[in-house]
Amino acid sequence: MKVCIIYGSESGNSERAVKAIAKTWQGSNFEIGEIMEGATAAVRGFAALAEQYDFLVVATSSNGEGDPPFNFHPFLKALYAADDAGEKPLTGCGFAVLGFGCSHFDTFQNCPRLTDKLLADLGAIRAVSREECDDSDEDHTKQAKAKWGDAVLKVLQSGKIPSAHVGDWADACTQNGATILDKHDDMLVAAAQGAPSVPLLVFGALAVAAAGVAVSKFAALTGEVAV
Ligand SMILES: Cc1cc2nc3c(=O)[nH]c(=O)nc-3n(C[C@H](O)[C@H](O)[C@H](O)COP(=O)(O)O)c2cc1C
Repeated sequence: MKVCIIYGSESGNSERAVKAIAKTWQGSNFEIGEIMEGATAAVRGFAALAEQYDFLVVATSSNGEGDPPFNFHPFLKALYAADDAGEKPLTGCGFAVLGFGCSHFDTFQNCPRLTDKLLADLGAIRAVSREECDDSDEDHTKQAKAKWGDAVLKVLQSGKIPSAHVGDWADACTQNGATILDKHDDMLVAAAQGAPSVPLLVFGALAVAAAGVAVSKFAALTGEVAV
């Protein structure tokens, strides 16, 4: 079975964790193909992912008020768009979500929960129940990562994707109730805003150039040589 690892991570926590867990996965029935951020996976597209991979391992945190991390935003947006269109492009794929967050936030685990729900809505089979890692409970997080990593490895080693979902997204909620704050409109607003305007880009380029000149002048003054 071919596996793709997709992550969303604002400060590197989810990324580091899933990479460390995946490093421990050994077996002959599966092969880890690529590890990519959600933004890259969104550009690849669900159809291409499903053609190339049998299993999607997804680790993401929540940021802002239950928003996706910057490098996962396009992936969540694409999940919503496919769901809106009634598409099931991930039929035949298995998946497992590992969530990161902090239970001090009312929107605890919002992005992982949304991701877990939408992946199933798009036809993928939840092969392992989501685990919710909590910054404010180190012991629980350690156990959750180990439990989830072992469960995913078991499925990968079996070489088979279960024929039915292992539970529902709501079953795996550990804190703040089985709630999701719908981010549909936020995704659309961000999409409508689109890329930064041309004047902003020009201003950004000028600022970078000015900073470069200032640094080289300073280096000349101090006799520092760039390597
Ligand atoms: C500004 C900010 C907003 C956050 N918002 C949420 C949130 O809405 N829900 C949640 O569960 N955790 C929230 N968190 C906690 C992060 O998800 C948590 O620290 C996580 O481990 C970060 O993982 P990452 O580095 O992979 O993004 C927030 C953290 C910060 C700094």
